[in-house]
Amino acid sequence: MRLLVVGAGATGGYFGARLAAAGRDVTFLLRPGRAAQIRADGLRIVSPHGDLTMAPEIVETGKLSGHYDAILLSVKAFSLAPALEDLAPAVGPDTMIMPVLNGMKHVDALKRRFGSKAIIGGVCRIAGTIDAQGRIVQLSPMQSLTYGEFDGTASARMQALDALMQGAGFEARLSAAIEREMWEKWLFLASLCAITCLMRGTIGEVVAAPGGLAVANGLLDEILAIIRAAGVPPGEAAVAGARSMLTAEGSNLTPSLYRDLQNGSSIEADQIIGDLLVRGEAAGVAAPLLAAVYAQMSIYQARLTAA
Ligand SMILES: NC(=O)C1=CN([C@@H]2O[C@H](COP(=O)(O)OP(=O)(O)OC[C@H]3O[C@@H](n4cnc5c(N)ncnc54)[C@H](OP(=O)(O)O)[C@@H]3O)[C@@H](O)[C@H]2O)C=CC1
Ligand SMILES: CC(C)(CO)C(=O)C(=O)O
Repeated sequence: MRLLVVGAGATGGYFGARLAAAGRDVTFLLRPGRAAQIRADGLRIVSPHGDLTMAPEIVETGKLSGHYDAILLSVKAFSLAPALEDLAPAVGPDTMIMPVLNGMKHVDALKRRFGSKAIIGGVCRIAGTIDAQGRIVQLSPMQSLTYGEFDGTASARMQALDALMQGAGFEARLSAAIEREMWEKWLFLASLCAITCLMRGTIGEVVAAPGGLAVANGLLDEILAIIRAAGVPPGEAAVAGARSMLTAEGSNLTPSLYRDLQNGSSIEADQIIGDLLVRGEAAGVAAPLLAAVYAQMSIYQARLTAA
């Protein structure tokens, strides 16, 4: 199976490198700047599971030829529209596209562009970042990819993808309920982003602050109400797990969006927070705390764009 990984950042670079190192047929689609950096220095991973430097197969945007069996799409939401055009030449009638972006908005964009059949569901769990030298730094041991057909079937193509993913040094799992799992991840992730970004602190710092626990629970409850009304309702275990992690004393947990905000980088505010408000409003669910978070993030993003 030929896999094209679009983007060699914290997620795509990490999982793509592990797959390539395990002998899978992996090519990275990269823009010229990142391609030049990786050709010069290698694709470098710094990880609690062992560091890795490798020279991957690279094709630059605009130079793709031929179709791939599977595409792992790992760009940030604000880079999605041009990335879809860049990867389009790789999409044939039997190509499956697995996005690992957070949220759900990209699924609609992908289905509109390539048709529903081409898109499969994906959930990625890792805490990673790119450092000043262009290395991918894995910040905690967590590393998993979950994937599946939106209709839950264990199709032949999904079994082939599962065979490619298994045994490459990270947790890989074929899910019969990927859509629900994507909404469950969004519940957790959006709550984590909202809590840490509004309060400018880790979960442990928020919980220790006066009134912090109430804000954490309040944001989770608002997002849960939106998802129950407008999405695929999460299972009770997922809700309980999210609440326990989002209110854990002493936890140093933060999401990638919080790290982006701290670094002065663009943030996926529209995809991770704004899109929930849109869906909530359409379903008649009020979310005043979440609306305040989105307004605050929008001011940050507007200043960044203007600078
Ligand atoms: N980081 C994390 O810990 C986690 C992130 N996620 C989610 O995964 C998604 C990806 O995030 P992450 O990996 O962190 O993002 P990064 O910013 O680390 O990586 C994205 C990469 O995509 C590349 N890119 C952008 N446009 C194109 C294009 N048209 N063609 C080829 N490459 C392109 C960028 O390269 P360049 O700009 O250099 O050209 C960049 O290296 C996000 O939705 C995020 O929320 C999910 C779980 C954990
Ligand atoms: C919450 C986490 C770490 C799980 O992968 C994540 O998705 C992110 O930081 O963007």
